[in-house]
Amino acid sequence: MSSPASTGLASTPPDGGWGWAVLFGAFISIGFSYAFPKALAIFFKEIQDFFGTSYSEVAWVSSIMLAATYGGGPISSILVNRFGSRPVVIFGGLLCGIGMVSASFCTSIMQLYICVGLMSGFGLALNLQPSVIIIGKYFLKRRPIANGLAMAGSPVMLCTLAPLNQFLFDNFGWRGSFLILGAILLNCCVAGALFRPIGHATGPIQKEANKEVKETAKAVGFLAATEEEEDKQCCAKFNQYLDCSLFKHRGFLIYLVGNVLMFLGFFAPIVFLAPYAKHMGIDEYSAAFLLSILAIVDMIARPTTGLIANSKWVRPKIQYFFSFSIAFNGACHLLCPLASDYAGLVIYSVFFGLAFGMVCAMLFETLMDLVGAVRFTSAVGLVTIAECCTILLGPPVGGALIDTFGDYKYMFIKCGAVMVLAGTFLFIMNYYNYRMLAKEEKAVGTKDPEHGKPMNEGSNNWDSEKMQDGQELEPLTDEQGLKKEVNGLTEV
Ligand SMILES: CC(C)C(=O)C(=O)O
Repeated sequence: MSSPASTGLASTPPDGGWGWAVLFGAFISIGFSYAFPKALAIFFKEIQDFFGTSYSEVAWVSSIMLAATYGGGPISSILVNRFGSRPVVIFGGLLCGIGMVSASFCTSIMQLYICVGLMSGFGLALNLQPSVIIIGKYFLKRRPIANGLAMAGSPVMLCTLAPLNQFLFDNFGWRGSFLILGAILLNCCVAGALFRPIGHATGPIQKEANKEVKETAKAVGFLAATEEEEDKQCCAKFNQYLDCSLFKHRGFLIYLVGNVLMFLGFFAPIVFLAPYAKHMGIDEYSAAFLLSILAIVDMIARPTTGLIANSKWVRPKIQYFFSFSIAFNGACHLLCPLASDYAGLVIYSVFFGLAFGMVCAMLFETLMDLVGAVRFTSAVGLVTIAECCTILLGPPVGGALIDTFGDYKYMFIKCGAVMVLAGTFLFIMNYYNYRMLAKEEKAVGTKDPEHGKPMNEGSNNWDSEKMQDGQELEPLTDEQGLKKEVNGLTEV
């Protein structure tokens, strides 16, 4: 993205003001998006008895919901690029509410797959991505801490929804609970209403500005001078809504491969923690309490990690911090089989909660760091649909290992090995990326006039809005800015 000074089309993120209201809305919206599918498991036993199905058939409700939430990423990105975050989140909240209210009248498990899994799941997709995207529009200098605070909505909402769902279940059964939860999900519309548009105008202002930029660019020869050549760029029209040129972006590809691999071992330990404790002879309440310990530590870890990532010592090399947190997760899982009693599992849950929270806090911040806030809108959609595959595969593969060997340790070892591998891959590849970025920045000449080093090592969006020790980058020269803007128009 070109620096604001070059075109005047973008506004510099306020890093506060109304941004705190937006952050609160994102906290709520992201919290529902991640916690709601997890908290639904409380109803599965009664639903299984009511419809006379197997547990795995009921568990597909959550899997379909998760797939719709992640698989809906690209559509969510396209809608945000076209309409902005606010209307998309409001529509997503409506869809979630209608889905759950409809589910309270379902007479078959298939109807639950449609209402809860597809409708509400897709509604959560229209909540999750836009909420993360708008954080990058309102925050830059404080973006890591903002992302950490917004992502803390997930454990907070999980700690709230789990007992609430149990209360609703005990007093209203699953049908009444779904009706009430449908109404509660309408709060996503309220959260979305806080997302006041900022930055690139998408209305007539932007179109007029784009036209001026194109006319000027044509005059100086950047764009195709003939109508036919312009027509060839018709495919670029698609890129206006989903920037597929990201698949040529080095940092994006490193992030994509590392995260897709990571998610193969990310969720299974959470899914099987309580069953593993019961398998060790621990009572069900003590087993469930392990998840509460994990969620409480996670709740503290996310904003704390955001704060650390925001520091001038960590932010320029945040990709290393993210890589370490993934490998740290893996080390915890590899050591879990050494826990021979409840105290050992409590210690594992504390460290797992810390490592899990660190990864979640930086999950989207590191992607923004690599591609910049403008391209992040498309990047997040492309990444989530790719992650969907391994997210869905992780727990069943873990379950298959448990069934095959009759021992949980192989599941923990698989997850630990995969995450250590993912963390190591990201560390090595980000080292390479940082070095390449430094060379490219020297070649382009964006040296920090005071320190004589590349303005912003460690980021692929060196030309745009990154801050270096609080210093905003020098605006691009007019020619560079114009070329970037033109490229931005044709690319995006
Ligand atoms: C993948 C992460 C962000 C998650 O599931 C959570 O926040 O609970």
